[in-house]
Amino acid sequence: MAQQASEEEILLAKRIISAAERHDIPALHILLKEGSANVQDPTASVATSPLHAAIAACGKAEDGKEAGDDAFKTVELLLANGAIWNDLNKEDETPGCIALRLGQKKIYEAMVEAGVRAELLFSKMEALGMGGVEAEGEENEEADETRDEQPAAKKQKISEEEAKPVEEAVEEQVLDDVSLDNHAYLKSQLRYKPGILLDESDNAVMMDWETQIMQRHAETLIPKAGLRTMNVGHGMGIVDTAILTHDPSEHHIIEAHPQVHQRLREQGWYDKPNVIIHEGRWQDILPKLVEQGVVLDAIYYDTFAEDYAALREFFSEYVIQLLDPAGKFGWYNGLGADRQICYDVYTKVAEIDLHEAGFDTEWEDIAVPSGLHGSSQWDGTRRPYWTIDIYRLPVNTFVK
Ligand SMILES: C[S@@+](CC[C@H](N)C(=O)[O-])C[C@H]1O[C@@H](n2cnc3c(N)ncnc32)[C@H](O)[C@@H]1O
Repeated sequence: MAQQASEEEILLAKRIISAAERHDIPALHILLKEGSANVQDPTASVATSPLHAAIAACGKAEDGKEAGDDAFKTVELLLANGAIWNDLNKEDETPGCIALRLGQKKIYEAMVEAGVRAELLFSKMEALGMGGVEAEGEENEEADETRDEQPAAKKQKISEEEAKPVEEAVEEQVLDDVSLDNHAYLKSQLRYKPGILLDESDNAVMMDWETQIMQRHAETLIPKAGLRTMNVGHGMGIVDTAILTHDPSEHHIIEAHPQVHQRLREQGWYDKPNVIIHEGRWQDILPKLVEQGVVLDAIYYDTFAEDYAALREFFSEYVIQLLDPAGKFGWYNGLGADRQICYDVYTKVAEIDLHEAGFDTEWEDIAVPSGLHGSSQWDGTRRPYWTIDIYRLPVNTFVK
């Protein structure tokens, strides 16, 4: 809506939001011909979109009894008309967050599906070079708007379009958060402290509460001794330590940050038997390993300041070339872990993209340590990258 909304526009916005709130589908059908499914009422004390209003009006699902068909169909109608799945209200909630909080599971699932559709469409548009084009039509509008709310997780998701201002900022040396750009992060000063690795912008790069998760990744990827393994991203060395307990015949570590190389040196990793360290970005190292014909039985990926597109490139370009036909691939599944719906959406998007690249994915749910959320472990960090209860651990094998 224009900054200075006319009285007519405000009235239309109020009518659309009110119809959404009442789950009045016939009225919405008519009103959405005149106005957008993403209107905001600028005079309302709490800004809310029609989708937020429709879901909030469902109230709490008591004794598992969820809202009826009209509510569900209202949500579907708004989504079909381009309502943004991850729009935030003033309480910092997406419509899906409200559905989850109210126990409206069916509507929550519809919101997850909408998020998956929008993200897949958005990445297809990016691939076709249409990411920055003014989108036409409702579906495109939806895709173009999916960047409203990004998972502010350990691994930042930024699209190419958003990366442009970031790149400019990097050139001008004004980037306030180095985790928004891999090159800026790799040039930044790191701090190793007990139990935590921080970057220059106080982002937690790695924390030791993830030890059990790292050990389980190693176990699920390396079922016996004598295998050829690789880990990308050394960090605090937790997963590399776990991998070595499984006695690989060769273990490759790819790491790009000079201070992490220094740490690897200080801790004697260069002298460990069967360990081969590759200094540099995986983007530069892996093409050479492919050329040399390296084949691996287990590959693990856990980098930092890289987006989902980097992970997708990693498995669809390189894992498929480096992994033995019977091998296993795992990655740190942390995207969107500061918001349940983002985590659920990115987990599904990854599964779909992995399948397209030729992998089957099995998931194992691991409860994160209780009391992690809001604990003093996050003191001194820019923000907690993990606020949800369950880590979904992926194990990927080639489709048989
Ligand atoms: C989250 S930490 C890895 C933590 C590790 N799994 C552990 O158990 O301690 C991410 C690591 O990836 C490295 N990294 C970031 N971008 C990279 C890139 N493009 N290529 C290689 N390493 C990268 C970072 O310097 C950092 O050491």
